[in-house]
Amino acid sequence: MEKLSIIKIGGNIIEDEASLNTFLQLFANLEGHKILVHGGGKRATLIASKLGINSKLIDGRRITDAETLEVITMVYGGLVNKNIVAKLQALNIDALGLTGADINSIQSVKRPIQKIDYGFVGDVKQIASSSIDKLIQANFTPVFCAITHDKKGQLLNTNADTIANTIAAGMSRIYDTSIYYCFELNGVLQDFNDKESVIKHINAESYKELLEKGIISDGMIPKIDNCFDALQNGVQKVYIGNTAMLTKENNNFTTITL
Ligand SMILES: Nc1ncnc2c1ncn2[C@@H]1O[C@H](COP(=O)(O)OP(=O)(O)O)[C@@H](O)[C@H]1O
Ligand SMILES: CC(=O)N[C@@H](CCC(=O)OP(=O)(O)O)C(=O)O
Repeated sequence: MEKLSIIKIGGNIIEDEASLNTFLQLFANLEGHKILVHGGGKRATLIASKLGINSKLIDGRRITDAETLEVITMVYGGLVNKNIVAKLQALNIDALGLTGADINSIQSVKRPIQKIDYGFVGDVKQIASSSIDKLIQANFTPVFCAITHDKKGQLLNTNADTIANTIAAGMSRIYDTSIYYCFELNGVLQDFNDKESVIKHINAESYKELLEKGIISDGMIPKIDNCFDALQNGVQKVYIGNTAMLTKENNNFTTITL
């Protein structure tokens, strides 16, 4: 099987021009087939506030009413995605920006209202792995934003970590697939005040302990849940760390296994 790397970058990297440029250079240098998935939650919150729209997130998930959906469509699908694509083109990577509606790549269903009404938030139902593979085989580099669709004409907001893990799970039938979750820290930390205290390896058992001790919290919980989900669905390797983990010399990051 050929190798495929799925790299996800979060809002803090996108917000910092220097970090973004450094990351994109490392991404461009990465050998083999690759897909980029980006978030941009921070920018969406910023632009929404400029438009007088308050942002509300519960457990890291954005409550997406009709107005917020307009903002995230403009910010993720437009501003952030097209800037990244242009920067990659400048690095001679033939990038193609996509939402889940493009080539019907990621179909989702609007999250049913249970205790909370998340509004226009989509839970991924299926990905079009063979269509995505056609792009890869044609030497295009897909760049996905955090937008999906329901195939009935409705765009939906989907967390970017979830997009990365579902694309990876779908593609793992065709490729030996790894996911790299890049964020601003060196990895999952044992002590949040010590940026060097990277936990090198987490499995299902040690994760339980880390949760109980409160060492892992906030956005890191759904991120690691996503990692286990991906591993259970055929993904070979999952890594969490800063962008330097894309270089061969660096081994200071967290590896997640079942
Ligand atoms: N033990 C931990 N190690 C590292 N980060 C942690 C830990 N526990 C909680 N976090 C939080 O998780 C956040 C990463 O999750 P998230 O904000 O969803 O990332 P992203 O920027 O990729 O969207 C970190 O910024 C940090 O505040
Ligand atoms: C449903 C939901 O919460 N969607 C996310 C999508 C963006 C995202 O995931 O961005 P980061 O990776 O930068 O956090 C949001 O709107 O914030």
